[in-house]
Parts: sequence; C-alpha cells; structure tokens
Amino acid sequence: MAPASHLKLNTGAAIPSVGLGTWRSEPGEVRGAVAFALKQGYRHIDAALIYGNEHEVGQGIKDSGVPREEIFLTSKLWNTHQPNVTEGLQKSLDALGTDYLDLYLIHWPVRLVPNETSELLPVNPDGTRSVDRSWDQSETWRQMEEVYKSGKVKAIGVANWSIPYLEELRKTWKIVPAVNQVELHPFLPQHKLREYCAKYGILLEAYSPLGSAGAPLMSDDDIQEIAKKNNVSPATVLISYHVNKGVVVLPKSVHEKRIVSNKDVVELSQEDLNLLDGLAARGKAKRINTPLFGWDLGFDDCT
Ligand SMILES: NC(=O)C1=CN([C@@H]2O[C@H](COP(=O)(O)OP(=O)(O)OC[C@H]3O[C@@H](n4cnc5c(N)ncnc54)[C@H](OP(=O)(O)O)[C@@H]3O)[C@@H](O)[C@H]2O)C=CC1
Ligand SMILES: O=C[C@H](O)[C@@H](O)[C@@H](O)[C@H](O)C(=O)O
Repeated sequence: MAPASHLKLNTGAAIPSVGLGTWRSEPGEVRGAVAFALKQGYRHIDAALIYGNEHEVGQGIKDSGVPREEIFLTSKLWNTHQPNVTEGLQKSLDALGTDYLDLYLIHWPVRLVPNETSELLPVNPDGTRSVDRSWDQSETWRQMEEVYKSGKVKAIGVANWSIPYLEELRKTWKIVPAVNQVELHPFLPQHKLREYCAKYGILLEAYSPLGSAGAPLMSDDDIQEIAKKNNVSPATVLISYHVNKGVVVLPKSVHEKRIVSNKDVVELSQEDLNLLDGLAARGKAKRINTPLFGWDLGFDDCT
C-alpha cells in the first residue's frame, strides 16, 4: 500500500506524515529553511521553545505566503514552564506569531526549577540539573487538558514518555495524548512502545530519524544496501521507514536540496521493513538523545 501523506490523530484531525524539524536550526538559517520548505510543499513544522528559534520559525512561516490554516504547527512546553502551562504556551505563541497551535507537547516528563544559573537549563551547585522530583506530571497534563479546552491548541500530547510514565498518566488522564514524540529509527525501533501507543490510540512521531548528530545510520551497511536496492538515498530509506509504518517523521535540514529530497517517501517492501525493524536486535541498538536529568526516565533497552 502506498505510504500515506497524512495520518490521523485521535482528535480526528489529519497530520502530514512528514514534518520539518527545527532543533539546532540556527537563527539566521531557520527562517529561510522554513519558508523554503513550505514553498516546496511541506505543511508541517515541528518547533519548541527550548530551540530558541521560534521567532525565526514564525517569520519563515509568514515569508512563505502559505496561509496559517494550511500549516500543521507543533510546539512543546519546556520543562521550566511545567508549573504553568499557560505561560509556556503563550511564550511560544508570541514567538511564533500565531494565536493557536495544531499540537502542543510536554517536551519531557520532567519539571526543572529555574535558578540564577539559567532560566531554561538550570543546574544545581554540583552541576546536576535542578529537577523538581516531587512534581506530579498528572498536574501538568491536567493543565494541558485545560489549554486544549481553551481552543488555543487543537491537540495535546507528550514527548519522551516511556511506558511506565504513560501508565502512570493513564490513571488520571481525561484526554488521551494525541501523540508521543520519541527518538525512533532502525537502531531504536521501540517495538514495545509502538504496541502500547497503538493500543491507546496515541500516534507516534519519530524524532532524530536520520541519526541526528550521533548515530551512523546513513552509513550503515544494511541501510545502504536497502537504499541501493530501491535506488534512493539512505535518508529516503530512513524517512520512508516511518511513514510505511504509520508513524509521523520529522527530518531536520536547513539545506534546500535536502529539504526537498527529505519529503520524498517511497514504498518499502515488507522484507525491507522487517530488516530495518530487526537491526537493533542484531547488535546495532543505540539511543542518541538522553539528556542528563539525573534519574530514570523509564526508557528500556534500545530494541
Ligand atoms: N522531542 C524531542 O525531545 C526531540 C525532538 N526532535 C525533533 O525532531 C527533529 C529531527 O531530529 P534531529 O535530532 O534534528 O535530527 P535528524 O535525524 O533529523 O538529523 C538532522 C541532521 O541530518 C542532516 N541531514 C538532513 N537531511 C539530510 C540528508 N538528506 N542527507 C544527509 N544529511 C541530512 C542535517 O543537516 P543539515 O541541516 O545541515 O542538512 C542534520 O545534521 C528535530 O529537529 C526536532 O524538531 C529532535 C530531538 C529531540
Ligand atoms: O528536542 C530536543 C531535545 O529534547 C533537546 O531539547 C534537549 O535534549 C535539550 O537539549 C536538553 O539538553 O535537555
């Protein structure tokens, strides 16, 4: 079956299966990248307050001339705004220059307490992050449910939530998260989390699909072999892998040629998908993004 250009959220809304990532897209380059991507047909942008570039992302959206209502725009509540979701959301809306988001995510199931070391990435005197270990994530989710009801966000979800964290949230959620955005690629296929999210109607979004700055995914022999067989680039294999599995994928680039090629999704055979699904179990498992919050986020092994 041809890979779907759009997937469905549990709210009933459609979400474009490929979105442009904006983490580490520098001010000075992200505005042009976003405008270019939208002119090339992207209709989905993944932003976050912590990326420090939402103002430029918003300018790129305006420059593109694409009407706001045609764009699926996501942002994320940063950890230091956990006690006050409304405030975090307003900062993102102001920076992006919009009055609503299509999707708002809790960036991590962690509350950080700002102090004199930093407003966004505060640390304790011993260098560890100033985490509020007593903070109850169900309270943050309750506030997310409130902003959803206010209409300022059309869907709410989470990012970096493992099964134990979702199980805890399930005890009190009134609205099931629409999305769980996690690191996902053939070296970190997260089969158990996939099953769990499918069971509760939570759509997965794959971040760092190309390996970000860490995993040698694009130079991997098996991935290169599949690329050769399908006559496409390894990046296209890695992006298509998710869409073929009904997962949203968020490749980041600030280079025009890559922005264009990253939206090409091809149909992969079941045999190719099985091979990609099995790479981690064959000794290639690797998680790239585990910020040192100082305690167990419930992530299991990488397979
Ligand atoms: N919720 C969360 O905690 C997280 C969310 N994310 C989201 O997911 C997005 C994607 O993940 P990210 O970690 O950025 O990494 P990606 O896996 O998307 O990789 C991005 C890197 O690959 C390069 N690249 C892009 N396209 C190609 C290509 N076709 N060929 C070769 N190299 C290429 C980019 O360089 P260049 O730009 O120079 O082209 C960049 O260095 C983020 O930008 C962010 O929006 C990411 C991490 C965590
Ligand atoms: O979305 C991207 C990532 O989650 C990134 O925002 C975090 O890893 C952050 O750099 C941190 O140090 O906590």
